[in-house]
Amino acid sequence: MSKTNGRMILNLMLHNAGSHRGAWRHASTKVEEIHDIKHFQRLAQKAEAARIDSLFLADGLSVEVKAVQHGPIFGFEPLTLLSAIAAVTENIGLIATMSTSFNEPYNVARLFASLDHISGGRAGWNMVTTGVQRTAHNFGMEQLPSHSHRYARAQEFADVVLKLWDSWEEDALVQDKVSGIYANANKVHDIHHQGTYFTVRGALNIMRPPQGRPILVQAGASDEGKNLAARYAELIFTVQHTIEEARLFYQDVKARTAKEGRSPGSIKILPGLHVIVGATEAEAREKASELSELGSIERSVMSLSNLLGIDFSVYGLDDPFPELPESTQVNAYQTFYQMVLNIVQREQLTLREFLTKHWIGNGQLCIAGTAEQIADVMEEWYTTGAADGFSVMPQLSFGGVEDFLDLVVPELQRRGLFPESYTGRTLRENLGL
Ligand SMILES: Cc1cc2nc3c(=O)[nH]c(=O)nc-3n(C[C@H](O)[C@H](O)[C@H](O)COP(=O)(O)O)c2cc1C
Repeated sequence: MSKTNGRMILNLMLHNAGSHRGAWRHASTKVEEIHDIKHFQRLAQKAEAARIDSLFLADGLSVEVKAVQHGPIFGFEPLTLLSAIAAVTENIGLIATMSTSFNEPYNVARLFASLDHISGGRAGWNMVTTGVQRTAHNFGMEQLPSHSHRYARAQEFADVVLKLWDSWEEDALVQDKVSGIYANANKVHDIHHQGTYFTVRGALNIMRPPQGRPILVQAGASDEGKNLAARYAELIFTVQHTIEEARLFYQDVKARTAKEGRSPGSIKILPGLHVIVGATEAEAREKASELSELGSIERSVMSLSNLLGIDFSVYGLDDPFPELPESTQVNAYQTFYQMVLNIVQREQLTLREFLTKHWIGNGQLCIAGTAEQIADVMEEWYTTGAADGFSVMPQLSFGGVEDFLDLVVPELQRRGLFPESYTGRTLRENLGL
C-alpha cells in the first residue's frame, strides 16, 4: 500500500430500490417495502455491522411528472429519514444533501446541529448548489439562478452556517442548578453577518453540535465547485469515469486545498462507484444483464437531459450523439456535462449506445464482478492517487447492499485497506479528520 494516511473511506449511498433505474422491477426487490422506514433502518444496521463510515442521501427538490411512471424518485426528506436511522444505530455517519440555492443558512445550521445532537456527533452536510431548472419553479422563480450566482451564494451560505455553529462556545452550557445559570451568556454570540446574499444577526437557537462542526461534504466538479470544496469541504462526492481522469481531479483538488491554506489530507475524495457483486464473474454479469433489460431508455433520456440542461428527447436515439458546446456555457451540472463530453469525444456513439453503455450510473465508474475483482479496482484507485475512498452505490438495494457488505468489505479488510471496527466516538473522529 503506497498510502500513508491509513485507510480507505467507505460512504454508502442509500437508495429506495438500488442505484440502477430498473432496480425496482428486479425479482429480488420487495417493491412494497421501498418506502418503508424499516427497509432503510435494516440497511443502515447492516452497513454499521460491516463498519461502513457513513450513509449518504442525495436529494432533489422537484419531480418531473412524466418520469414517475418509470420508477421511484427521491422519497423521504433526508434529515427526517436520517433522524429515524440515528435512533437505531450508534456509530455510522449520517450525511444528508441540502441545497444552498433553495434554503436559508439559519435553518440549515439548525437542522444539522439537531441531527448531530440526535445522533451523538454523526452528522454531515452535502452542500449542493442544485442544477435543475425545474426546481426554480417550486421556489417562486422563473429561472434557475446562474451557475456563478449559485456558487457565490453557496460560499457565503457555508460561511454563515459555520459562524452559526461556532456561535456557541464549547463550554457555553453550564447547567448549574445551584447558581441558577443554565448557559453562560458571555459564551453565546450573535454573529452579525452582513453579506451579499444574507443578513443574519443571530446566535444559533441550539447549543454547539457534538462535533463542533458537522462534516462538510461537496459534490460538483466545475471550477467554482472545486474552489468551494477547497475552501470548506472535508469530503467530496465526485463522479469520475476513468482512473486517469480521477487522478487529475484528485491532484487538482488537493492543490487547490493547499492554496486555501489547508492541509491536502484534510479533504477526502470519494468517487462514486456503482457495483454489482457476484459469487462468480458470470453471476455478476448475469445480474447486470437482467438489470439492463429492466431499465427504461426514455427515463435515461430524461435524466441525461436534466443533468446536462439540454433536451435530448428531440434527437433520434440511433443518430450520432449530438454536438455539445463548451461546458463553461452550461447552467446545469458542468461535472456531468464535462464527463459526457470526454466520453463522446473519445468514442463515436449514437445516443442509444451512449445511454446503454455509459449512463447506467450517470457516467460514474460501474463494476460488475466478484469481490476480488471489485476490490482490485478499488485498491488500484486508492493506492495510486485517484481516490481516498468511495461513495458506493449498489445497483440493487435488496440483496445487492448485503453482497457488497458481506463479500467486498471483508476482502478490503483482508487486504488491510479498510478497518474492522470504529475507533472514534463521532464521524469526524472515525474519519480521522
Ligand atoms: C456526484 C454528484 C452528486 C450530486 N448530488 C446532488 C444532489 O443529491 N442534489 C442536488 O441538488 N445536487 C447534486 N449535485 C449537484 C451539485 O451540487 C451542483 O449543483 C451541480 O453539479 C452543478 O455544479 P457543477 O457545475 O460544479 O457540476 C451533485 C453533483 C455531483 C457531481
